[in-house]
Amino acid sequence: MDAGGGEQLRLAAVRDQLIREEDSIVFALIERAKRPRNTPAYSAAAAAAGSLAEFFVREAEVLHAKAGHYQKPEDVPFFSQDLPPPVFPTKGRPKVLHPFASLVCVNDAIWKMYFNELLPLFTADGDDGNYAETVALDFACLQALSRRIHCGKYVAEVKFKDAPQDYSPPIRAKDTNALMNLLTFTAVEEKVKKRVEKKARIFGQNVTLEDSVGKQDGDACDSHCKVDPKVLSKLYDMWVMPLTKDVEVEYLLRRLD
Ligand SMILES: O=C(O)C(=O)C[C@]1(C(=O)O)C=C[C@@H](O)C=C1
Repeated sequence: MDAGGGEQLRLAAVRDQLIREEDSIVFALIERAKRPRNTPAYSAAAAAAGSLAEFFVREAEVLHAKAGHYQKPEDVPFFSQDLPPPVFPTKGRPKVLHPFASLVCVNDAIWKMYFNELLPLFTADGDDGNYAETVALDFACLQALSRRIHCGKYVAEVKFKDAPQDYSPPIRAKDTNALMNLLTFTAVEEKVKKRVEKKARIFGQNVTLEDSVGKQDGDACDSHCKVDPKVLSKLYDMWVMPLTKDVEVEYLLRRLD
């Protein structure tokens, strides 16, 4: 995360980064929604290497790793085993997180959530045969979701630094419920849900020269949006924020090691 580049991390800066990540997630879902479900891309029966989706993500991550990706704590590969080192020099970054941060990973849960729960909510039934394009779009969605959720490591670090006296006792007691309560801000979560819904409504409009873009708001235009805005608030409510909080708890539990 760029807010980690030298200056001290602040909660407002980390939250700004989370807000920016929302744009990437909304746009990635809008792009994926161009294609129907295309279930053959997810069938493991077709090849020994598993599904096309899995094959694509594995191979894409190898290329990304060679190009220098996955050096930052929020950039976590889905298939981390045997990834090659960067081919080109990468710039060192100040380490603002506890070294354990690199081991915090909820990508298995993101993978299952994305393919089993989310895809059916925002893609139309159907098969147009564009499987390669489809899995490339899935990869973009998975990466955007994973990056946002793993930014929870920074949120946790800032919260700990701001109030070590509050966080240290439940960390020592390994009290995950108490940690979860401490780091939860219901009012912030409500705002996040409303904002992502609004972004989906605005970013997902059809822009023409004839209509009055931006004037339509609310449920009236939702059926014309490229992704149902309600899917975005549900995604955040049921999965993105809970998984971010899991990352925060997992990070905090080792913060004093
Ligand atoms: O902003 C925070 O304080 C966070 O921990 C992030 C986040 C989120 O995922 O958006 C998660 C938990 C809080 O209840 C509010 C928001």
